[in-house]
Amino acid sequence: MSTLSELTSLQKTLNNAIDAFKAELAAQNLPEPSLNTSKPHPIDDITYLPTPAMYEARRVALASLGLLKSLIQSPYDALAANTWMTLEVAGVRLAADIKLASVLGDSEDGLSIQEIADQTCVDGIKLERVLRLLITQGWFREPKQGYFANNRLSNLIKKDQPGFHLATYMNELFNKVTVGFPEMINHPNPEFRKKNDPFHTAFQLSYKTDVAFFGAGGWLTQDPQEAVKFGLSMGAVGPTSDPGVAADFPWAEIVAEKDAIVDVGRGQGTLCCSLAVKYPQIKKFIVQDLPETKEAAESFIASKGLSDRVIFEAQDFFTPQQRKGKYVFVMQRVLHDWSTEEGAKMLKHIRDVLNEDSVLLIIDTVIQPGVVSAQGPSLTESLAKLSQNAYSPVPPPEFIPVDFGEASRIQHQINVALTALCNSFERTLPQLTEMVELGGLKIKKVNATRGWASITEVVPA
Ligand SMILES: C[S@@+](CC[C@H](N)C(=O)[O-])C[C@H]1O[C@@H](n2cnc3c(N)ncnc32)[C@H](O)[C@@H]1O
Repeated sequence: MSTLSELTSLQKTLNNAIDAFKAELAAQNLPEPSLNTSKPHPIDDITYLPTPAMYEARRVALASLGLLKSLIQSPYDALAANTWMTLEVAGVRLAADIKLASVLGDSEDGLSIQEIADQTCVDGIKLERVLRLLITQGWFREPKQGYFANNRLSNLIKKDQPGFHLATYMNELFNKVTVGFPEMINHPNPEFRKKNDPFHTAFQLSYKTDVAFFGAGGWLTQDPQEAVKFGLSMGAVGPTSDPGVAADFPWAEIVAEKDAIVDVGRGQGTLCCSLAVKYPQIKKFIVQDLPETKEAAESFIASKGLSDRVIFEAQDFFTPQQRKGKYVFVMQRVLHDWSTEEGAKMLKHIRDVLNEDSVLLIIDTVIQPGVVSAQGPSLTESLAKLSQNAYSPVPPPEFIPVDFGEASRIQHQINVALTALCNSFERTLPQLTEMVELGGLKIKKVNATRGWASITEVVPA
């Protein structure tokens, strides 16, 4: 049992984490980040991959900060802040809608609220209230009274950034879906509550529609403009995991002697393109998806100059797999869109072509529990054992939950978002095991990466 109080222990862990984070910045000759400048920091780039020690220090710092906030803040204040949190979400959407970050640009001194009002055509007095709320949550800054400027968060919602689409389209979609979410889970009809299909979700309740969000005849296929906006907003979430997935798995080793990587349900092909750039020795990537995605996938691949190595191929993953041979099959962010039964059907088609020369990799979040122990090694101790070359996560220090609390917030948010939108979900290890076994396969190894994704190696049972 720990001899330190919860508060003292978390404070100590936070200090260790911040010291380790600063040491990693210094080792990379990077300045400390600041919230009082309009300049982005090099670590804000979507392709930036922290060193293993920096990544772990950040996770532990976030987990400690989240818990310390809850320990120190009055619970009544926490409840009140939660109640009106939707206004912060709406405030970020408003800022993106009026292109405020682009209007503020790189100015260090900022623009007066009157200049902002003139350029955005909204009432300055009302907007000032919104901006001061957002500033409390780290968005924008007020360099002098009545003047507002960008900071490293607000830079992400400039019109030309992928984050713009997240703060507009996705923000609005989930703002609406959220309205029907409690009714979905606690529906007056007990039969509705038991449904696991994409037609009984918060999406239908909120949008007053009968169609599913994804899939043939669904919301996105009915309106191609919606599909484009959805894809653009995913561009600010999906690729955040690519650098870790590309770096933290022995791709070159596993692909040696194989004919190609076959990416099943690949979307645009961002992961294969990242892998192709990082591993020139891997000569062939096959990107499989529905035929209607061919044009978008091929133009994305061409824009990266990789058309000679990354090839699009039409394949419905609910039909027999056409590739039989020495392949590394990959399914990233695909199974989390489907029920366990549907996922198992897709897996069976891969199992039917797997042999001793091929392997399947499932790339998805593995949801961890929020259990806390009063015991655990100190971060400093764990970091000292960390390899600089191969990433492996540190165990939780005392009082830090198994899922690292605040640091896993986005994984849990997406888990609930998938539930609300299409009745699918991110899986825990037992849930992943159940689906894999139903598909006639078994898990060989789960590999963590620097990001939300785990790479699970799967072989025939
Ligand atoms: C959530 S996206 C994941 C895309 C990509 N794997 C990634 O990680 O970004 C799901 C993908 O599955 C594809 N898809 C949906 N139904 C499919 C089917 N029946 N056969 C093949 N692909 C399908 C969609 O077109 C989409 O590209």
